[in-house]
Amino acid sequence: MTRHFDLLVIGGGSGGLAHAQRAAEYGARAAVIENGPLGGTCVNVGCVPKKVMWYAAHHHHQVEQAADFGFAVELQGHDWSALKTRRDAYIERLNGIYESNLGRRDVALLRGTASFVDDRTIAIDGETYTAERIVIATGGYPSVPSIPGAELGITSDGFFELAERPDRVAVVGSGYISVELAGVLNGLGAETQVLLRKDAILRDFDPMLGSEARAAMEAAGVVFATGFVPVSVTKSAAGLVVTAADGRTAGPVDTVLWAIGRSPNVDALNLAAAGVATDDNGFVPVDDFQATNVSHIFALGDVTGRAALTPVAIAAGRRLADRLYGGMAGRHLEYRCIPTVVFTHPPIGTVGLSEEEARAEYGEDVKVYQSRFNPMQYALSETKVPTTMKLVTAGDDARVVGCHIIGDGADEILQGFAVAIRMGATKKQFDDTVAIHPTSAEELVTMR
Ligand SMILES: Cc1cc2nc3c(=O)[nH]c(=O)nc-3n(C[C@H](O)[C@H](O)[C@H](O)COP(=O)(O)OP(=O)(O)OC[C@H]3O[C@@H](n4cnc5c(N)ncnc54)[C@H](O)[C@@H]3O)c2cc1C
Ligand SMILES: NC(=O)c1ccc[n+]([C@@H]2O[C@H](COP(=O)([O-])OP(=O)(O)OC[C@H]3O[C@@H](n4cnc5c(N)ncnc54)[C@H](O)[C@@H]3O)[C@@H](O)[C@H]2O)c1
Repeated sequence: MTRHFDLLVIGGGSGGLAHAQRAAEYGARAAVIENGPLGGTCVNVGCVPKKVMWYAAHHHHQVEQAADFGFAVELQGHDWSALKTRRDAYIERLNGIYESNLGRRDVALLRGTASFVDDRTIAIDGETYTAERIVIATGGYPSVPSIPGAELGITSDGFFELAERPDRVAVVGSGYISVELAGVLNGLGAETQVLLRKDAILRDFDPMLGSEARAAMEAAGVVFATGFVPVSVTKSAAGLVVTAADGRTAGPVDTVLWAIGRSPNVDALNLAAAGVATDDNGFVPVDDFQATNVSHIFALGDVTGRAALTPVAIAAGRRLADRLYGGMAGRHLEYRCIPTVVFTHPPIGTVGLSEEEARAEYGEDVKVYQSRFNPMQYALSETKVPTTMKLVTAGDDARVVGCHIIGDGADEILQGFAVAIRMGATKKQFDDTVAIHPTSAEELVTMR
């Protein structure tokens, strides 16, 4: 027998759960289809376990500094496997909370892999389900290069399965995942090298961030190889060796970690049966209202290929439900001014336009304020980890259009400034705000 719903959501990750729950709150009879643990990438192999590992590395750095403040602390190693056990238990608790949240809102949970039979029918393990509307929120998976020996490496998914810390690691890639996981591995004592195809990390951001992050990581012991295009991985008794197109080699190492981007989870969906179009990389393109080319089929989150961040998937999902079931015509997610943090050591917080983007949009009418200083946290220490802050303003009224920070606390500082910048705050309004002293954040309202 075919069961019918108002709404079928494929994918029980950040975006799918948010959409289904909000739709159910408006009275829609909704079901979520999930073939893995609830919570998707973020909860199981993304933001959450990553942030736990980031905290672990952060604690190491803090302990190293403790002697400067009079503590007689001797670091006696780190138990990676104990940390993993506690982290996994935390995630299991979250999985349970996500399931009970669905139950509380009467959202049905259908376990299994969904594939389209036609544009209104979904099959899961031989059972069929129909719905008025279908939402694709299937996220993505880590890409692996098509080179000999690539299977000898792991991805971020494999990183979270590691039962012990590898001693020597080569991380391939220059984006968020590469620098975050390299920072964690280095912070927890692994010999860590990062292999970059080009010459800089975090190239999607204002270049100040990448160069400062690299300097901080190098000072902490991470080694970078630039212009390194991997063409093979080989294994010997000594370990794994990555060979580059120009013949250079990296290794031997215990672990090669691919962090070269993510691909959309569409293969099992049989999108052709529903007539849903994809782009050349398999992502499902949507308009400003999350609509695909099929009028009653929508897509959101990582599978759409835009701003692959958890709060973006959640915001898109909730707004879509507000519009379709909550009577809020026109409501949709604006992708402008999305704040984001890269959890390096120290972290990066960034929102708005880079200096280059601002100049392309506003021409000569752009002013840049930058400050680099050693935060008071390091006043008593020999090791200093500088903070750099950059404000980009544009127009006659010097509106702040970009804010880029790298330094301790940047991850927590940015959110409030993102509100101000989204509201169109000007440099004068920043300057008119009384500083909080002594903090690093006060620099943002005192820059000249
Ligand atoms: C290592 C790492 C760290 C990250 N850190 C951060 C961070 O700090 N902050 C941040 O904002 N973002 C972070 N992200 C990105 C964030 O995790 C994603 O943007 C977010 O999870 C996307 O949500 P989604 O709902 O689009 O997809 P997902 O969360 O991936 O959910 C999709 C779900 O669909 C299921 N599924 C797929 N196909 C099918 C099918 N055919 N049938 C049934 N179920 C299916 C999958 O099992 C999955 O559970 C990180 C990602 C990674 C990999
Ligand atoms: N803190 C956060 O919010 C956070 C953390 C992790 C991931 N994410 C999200 O997940 C997405 C995916 O992360 P990611 O780091 O995998 O992707 P990414 O797109 O950020 O970076 C991938 C990098 O790999 C490089 N690359 C691509 N192919 C390569 C190859 N064959 N050899 C060597 N290098 C290659 C690219 O030049 C790019 O710099 C991010 O874009 C981000 O949206 C967010």
